[in-house]
Amino acid sequence: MTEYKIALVGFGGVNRALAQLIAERNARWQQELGFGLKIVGVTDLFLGSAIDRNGLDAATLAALPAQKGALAQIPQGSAEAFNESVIKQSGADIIAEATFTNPKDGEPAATFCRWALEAGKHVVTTNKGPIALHAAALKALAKANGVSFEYEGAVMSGTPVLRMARQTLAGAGLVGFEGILNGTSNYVLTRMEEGLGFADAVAQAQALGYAEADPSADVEGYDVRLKVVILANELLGACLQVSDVTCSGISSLDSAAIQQAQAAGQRWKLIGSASRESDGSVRASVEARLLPCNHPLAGISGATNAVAFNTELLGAVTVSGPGAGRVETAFALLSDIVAIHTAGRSA
Ligand SMILES: NC(=O)C1=CN([C@@H]2O[C@H](COP(=O)(O)OP(=O)(O)OC[C@H]3O[C@@H](n4cnc5c(N)ncnc54)[C@H](O)[C@@H]3O)[C@@H](O)[C@H]2O)C=CC1
Ligand SMILES: N[C@@H](CC=O)C(=O)O
Repeated sequence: MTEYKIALVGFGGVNRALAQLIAERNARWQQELGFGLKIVGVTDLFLGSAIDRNGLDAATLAALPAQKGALAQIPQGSAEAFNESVIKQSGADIIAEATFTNPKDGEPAATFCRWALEAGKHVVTTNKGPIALHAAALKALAKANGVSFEYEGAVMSGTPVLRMARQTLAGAGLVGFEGILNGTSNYVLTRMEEGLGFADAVAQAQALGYAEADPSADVEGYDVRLKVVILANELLGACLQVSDVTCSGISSLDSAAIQQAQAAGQRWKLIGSASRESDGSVRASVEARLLPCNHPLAGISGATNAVAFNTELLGAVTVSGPGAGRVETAFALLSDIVAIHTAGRSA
C-alpha cells in the first residue's frame, strides 16, 4: 500500500480540515484510492510547527486550539514556525501549501512552493497568489525537478474546474468564460437579498471560513481577478498579468440597490469573465452585473459558484458547485494528491 508523507504549510481552516479528513477517512482512502496519507510536518506562523518522520496524530492536530503557539502543546512541537525545516527536512513527499493568498506578489507562498519543488517534493496548493503571479516559473521548476505542482483548489474550491476543463474540453474550441468565482461575495449578496446588512453578511462569511484573511479581497473583486487570470492563462492560453484585468467589486452596492433589483426581477452578481477577441488577444474583467432572474448565473446563491465556458463545438458548458469552505477546499488538496498518485502509477 502506498503511503504519502505530507507536510502542511499554513494550518488555518483548509489544512486543519485536511488533517480532520485524514483522521476520519485515511483507512477508507486506502481502500478506495490505493494510498494513505501520513502527516510528518506542520507549520503555521501563528500556531508554531512540529515534525515527526514517524507521523503526527492527525486527530490531535485537528483538535488543537486556535491559540498562538498551540503546536508547542504536542511533544514534537514548537511555538516557532520553522517553515523551511518543515518543507525541506520533515521527510515529506508532498507539501500542502495553504497559507494566506497575497494578491500583490504571491509571497511568502511562492517561496514555500519554490523551496519544496527545488527539494524534489510535490506541491499541492489552494493559494491563488503563486498561481496567478508565478505559475509559469513554478511549473518549469516542477518539471525540472521531476515532481508535480497541482492547484485545483485555486479556482472554485473543491469543485472540479481546472483539471476538468483542461482534460475534457480540449479540442472543443474554448473562446471564453464568465462566472461567479467568489464564495464570500456571492454569500454576501444572497444574505443582503434576505435583508442582512453588508457588514453582518461579511462577518458571517468569515465565521464560515469562506473569506480571505483580508475580506476586502473578496468584496472588492481582487480575489476574482486572480481567478480570472488563472483560468484565462490555463485554459485560453493567455498571458494575462493581474493588472490586465479591469476590476471592481460589490462594496458600493447597498441594501437599497439590492432590493430595487429584486423588485425589478433582477439580481446583482459579481462576474469574472474573459474572452478571446478576433485579433487573438484575451480581454478580461471583474465587475458587479445586474442579471435578469432567468439568466443561468442568476440562480447561483450563497457560497456556491458557477462558471460557464463558451465553446465553439458545445456552446456553453456550465460547472457549478462550492466556491469556498474549509472541507470543500481540503477536498481540492485531496484531488490534487489523487492526480499525483495517478500520474505516478502511469509513469
Ligand atoms: N477557505 C476557503 O474557502 C478557500 C481558501 N483558499 C485559499 O487557501 C488558502 C488557505 O485558506 P484558509 O485556510 O481558509 O486561510 P486561513 O487564513 O484560515 O489560514 C491561513 C493560515 O496561514 C498561516 N500563515 C500566514 N502566513 C504564514 C507564513 N508566513 N508562514 C506560515 N503560516 C502562515 C496563518 O497563520 C493561517 O493559520 C488561502 O490562500 C486561501 O485564499 C482557496 C479556496 C477556498
Ligand atoms: N475567499 C475565497 C475563498 C476561495 O477562493 C472565496 O470566498 O471564494
